[in-house]
Amino acid sequence: MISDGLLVAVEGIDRSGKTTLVAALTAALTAAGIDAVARSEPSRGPIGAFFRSITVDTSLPATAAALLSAADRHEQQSALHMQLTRHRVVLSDRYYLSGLAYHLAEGIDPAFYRSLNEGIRRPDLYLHLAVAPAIAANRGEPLQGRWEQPTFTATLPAAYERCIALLSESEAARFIDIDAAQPSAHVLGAAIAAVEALAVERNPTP
Ligand SMILES: Nc1ncnc2c1ncn2[C@@H]1O[C@H](COP(=O)(O)OP(=O)(O)O)[C@@H](O)[C@H]1O
Ligand SMILES: Cc1cn([C@H]2C[C@H](O)[C@@H](COP(=O)(O)OP(=O)(O)O)O2)c(=O)[nH]c1=O
Repeated sequence: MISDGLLVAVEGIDRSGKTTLVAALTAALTAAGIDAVARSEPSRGPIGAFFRSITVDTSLPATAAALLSAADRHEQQSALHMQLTRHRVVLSDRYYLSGLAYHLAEGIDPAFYRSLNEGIRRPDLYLHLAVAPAIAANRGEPLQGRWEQPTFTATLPAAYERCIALLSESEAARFIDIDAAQPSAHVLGAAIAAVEALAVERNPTP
């Protein structure tokens, strides 16, 4: 009997393919008989909507941005817990790792950001879509906004690596790096394998 679903965080830089993967993975897991549902951050709630509205504002102090993103995550915890109660797998298009990495890249101390995130549900699995910023930038329209300037995005891969190392030491979650420069079908295949392995492990057939 499963009382709590599995939380899978899909993380990576802008245009690494997170939204594409979350949609395809939700459909593929559902087709395989695994009840899956999607969510995203920044959320569509009041704080998430406000946070999204300031993503063009480069004058907002880094500390204020970090506080807002953590507040959005806290505000959404009850909705997330409800999804985890009702579904076997919840797929989050960005979660705590993205916050840690983006705000670290803006100079926020990871220990400070971690303290802001005390009490949030930790993911069971992180899928990190790793792709060079130069490849991601060529997908679609030119990037705009606070977190999409080339000088900033160039620093993100190292920030993600550092945050993955930090969280791997302190959290029980599993981290899977997926080469997101590969075609979408390859990315999806790797993600399905990782989630199915976790689902089987947590709920072995008697
Ligand atoms: N593996 C991939 N290879 C090439 N293009 C991709 C891949 N995954 C997604 N895309 C395309 O890149 C763009 C950004 O994808 P998206 O899923 O919105 O990224 P994100 O949610 O990480 O910002 C979209 O046009 C999408 O079709
Ligand atoms: C979740 C999160 C996102 N971000 C940033 C990364 C993105 O550049 C930006 C918007 O997220 P994004 O995934 O691009 O959302 P959408 O496509 O719906 O606009 O928010 C943070 O800075 N901190 C966070 O904690």
